[in-house]
Amino acid sequence: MATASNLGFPRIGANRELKTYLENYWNGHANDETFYEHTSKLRIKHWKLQKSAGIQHIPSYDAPYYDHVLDVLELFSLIPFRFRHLDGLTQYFAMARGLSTSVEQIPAMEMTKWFDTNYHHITPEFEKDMHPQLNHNKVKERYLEALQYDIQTRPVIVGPLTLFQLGKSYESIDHSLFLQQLIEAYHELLNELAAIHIPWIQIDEPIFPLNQQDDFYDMAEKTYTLLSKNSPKILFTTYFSQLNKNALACLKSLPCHGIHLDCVRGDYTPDTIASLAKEKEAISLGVVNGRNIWRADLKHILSYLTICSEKLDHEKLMIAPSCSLLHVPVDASLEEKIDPHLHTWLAYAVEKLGEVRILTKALSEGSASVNTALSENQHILQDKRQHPDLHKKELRARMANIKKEDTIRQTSFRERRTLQQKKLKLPLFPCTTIGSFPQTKEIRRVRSDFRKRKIPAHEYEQIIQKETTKVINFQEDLGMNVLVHGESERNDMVEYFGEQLEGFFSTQHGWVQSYGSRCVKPPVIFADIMRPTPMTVKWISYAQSLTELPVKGMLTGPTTIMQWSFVRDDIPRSEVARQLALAIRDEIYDLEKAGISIIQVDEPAFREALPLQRSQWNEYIQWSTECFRLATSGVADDTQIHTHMCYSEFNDFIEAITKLDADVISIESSRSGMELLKAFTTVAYPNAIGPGIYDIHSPNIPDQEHMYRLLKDALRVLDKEQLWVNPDCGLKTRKWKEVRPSLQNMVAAAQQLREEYM
Ligand code: MET
Ligand SMILES: [Zn+2]
Repeated sequence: MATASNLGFPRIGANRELKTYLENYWNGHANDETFYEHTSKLRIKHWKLQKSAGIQHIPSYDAPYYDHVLDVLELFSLIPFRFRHLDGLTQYFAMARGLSTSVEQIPAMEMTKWFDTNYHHITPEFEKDMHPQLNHNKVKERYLEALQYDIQTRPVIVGPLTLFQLGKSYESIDHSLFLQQLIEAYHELLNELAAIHIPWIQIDEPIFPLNQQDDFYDMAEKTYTLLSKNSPKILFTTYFSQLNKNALACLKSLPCHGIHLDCVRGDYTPDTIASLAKEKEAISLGVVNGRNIWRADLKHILSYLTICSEKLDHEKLMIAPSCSLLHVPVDASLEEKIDPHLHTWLAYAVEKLGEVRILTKALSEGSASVNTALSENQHILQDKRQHPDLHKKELRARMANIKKEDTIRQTSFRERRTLQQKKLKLPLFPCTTIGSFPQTKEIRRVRSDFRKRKIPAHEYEQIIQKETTKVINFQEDLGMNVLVHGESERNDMVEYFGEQLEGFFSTQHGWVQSYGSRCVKPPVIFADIMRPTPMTVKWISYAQSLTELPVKGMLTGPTTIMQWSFVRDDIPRSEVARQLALAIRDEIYDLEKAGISIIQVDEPAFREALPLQRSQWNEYIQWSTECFRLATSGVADDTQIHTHMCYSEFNDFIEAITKLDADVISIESSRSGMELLKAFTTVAYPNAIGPGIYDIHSPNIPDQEHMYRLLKDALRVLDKEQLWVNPDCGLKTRKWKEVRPSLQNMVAAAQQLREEYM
């Protein structure tokens, strides 16, 4: 018999219950007791649901209040000094979100993206006087909680190798001693779990495939030799990447009872699987994609699993999603507004577990036992393959016809600069912003009322025009040089375009946790992408009609739209990005025709979309930069193309950014104290650049002197003709009362500099 297993369930709840519980607690509408009671109910509901779906290895300790890395930090007493005087939930949430009371202000811990997902984990901070040791054993508590309901679970915990590598230390610590203590703390945990006869534990080590040095493998070997003594059986779990030969060899001899492989991202022959399984009690095959929302091809997977099972004792087989289901929404059956046809294509967490169950049953009892399910699945996939919108002839012909010269601007940056300057007549150190202005409650309400058809279109347009006028006048009064319209018509920079392009649909329940209580609902790209009508021209032209100064046309770039959507799985991502690039190219053409001379194509996710494995970097950089240029190279020489990037560190990425050949880039850098500039001491960035000098993630108002200093720092590595003056990112999350003085100071800093350099 094979075993149906799961690696992690979406903790947020189908109706974002966790979000409600958290926010009620934070707002003081619920006390500790109520919070514990509600979150416990949610966990139990999810365990029961998995049990009734036929899952035999059900995860526990996979539902943190805020983040699973934070839970492990708490578990092993890895509490940074600034939080140590606190306790309980106050301490836990202070670490996640900072603490601000009348007596103290404690900054939150940093957040980092969990590998290449859009989930953010708390970055561990290691300090000199930290001694990893087992704190209150919550893993045991959760296990026993589930057991009360007669549900046998498999606790899951981030492993020591991964935890250690994700950590940062701001002071010098004895790394090997620290690691030693950390491993001993894990060992103590495992001993306690063994003492109450927990059969299996899942230890997640997603870092494992990414480390390819011999000494890392030695360390893994030593670590797991200790951990496996007097422990529940360990399922060593890797995901998100293909394991190479050396990694596989290491796993083969690693002292653990089972291995989980991501068979969606990794390609393993049945012989490889069989040989890996030889010394193990279990081999868990992650065959159902835990990163997308599409139904799996069950027949195809089953034929792979059947060959595998013939080569090994099939009692050893566990069938699972490729990774935790944290990265997909909960239940597709709740969707009521999706075209019934497209609806059948969807598999969220609940449906994915259904697929795991069917595959397991087929292996254990023969495929005849699941005949109906298999043929239904085949039917759906066939229908999906034949959908007419998947392949739009006109678009495909256009794609086949893309020429190299379509992806290169006609003249060099130097020549373009002269022509653009002649047209735009910008002063030295031009001041601009990134696009959005504060989105007040009223603006959000107007948009939502318009969506719900509570107000008619002409009224809605009037209100947006009024807001745009306010934003334009405001910038003129301040003395900004290149204006923006403020983006008040946009709820989100990707959704806005997704709603207007063919080939997309949006969901009602497709929520995925981004961090803590924050969730996102990515649009879905299911078919070929076309732009039926201009998407932004009306608003931008209106803004431009109000002023003599140039107003930027604001668009989101192909890589970012793709990265922040759920993407169809029948063609390569690079093709999807190319289709988006053509749609944006057409939009740019229309903006240009309407007299807009500066167009900004935002690519905040450009760095984030970089594959985990270095070996795939070049290919990615090649197509993603080409898509950007395909979108932006159709313009006249004197049309100025801007781009914007944020949310990542770009220091080792300047070469790729150079390939975009944007005339101007604005880029986040003030948070890191302009660390970005270090990169320019080795790589000379040729085009114009505005390193952000106003940290818009903070409510603080930067003063003129501070920003002037940052600009002076920038001038040490940049020419004066290259330097633009702008904030780090859009201002939509800020308040007018913060934005007004901050931008005033910013303009004053630029003016101070001009006087000095003219
Ligand atoms: C996350 S990047 C945001 C760019 C967008 N133009 C804005 O200003 O909001
Ligand atoms: Zn940004």
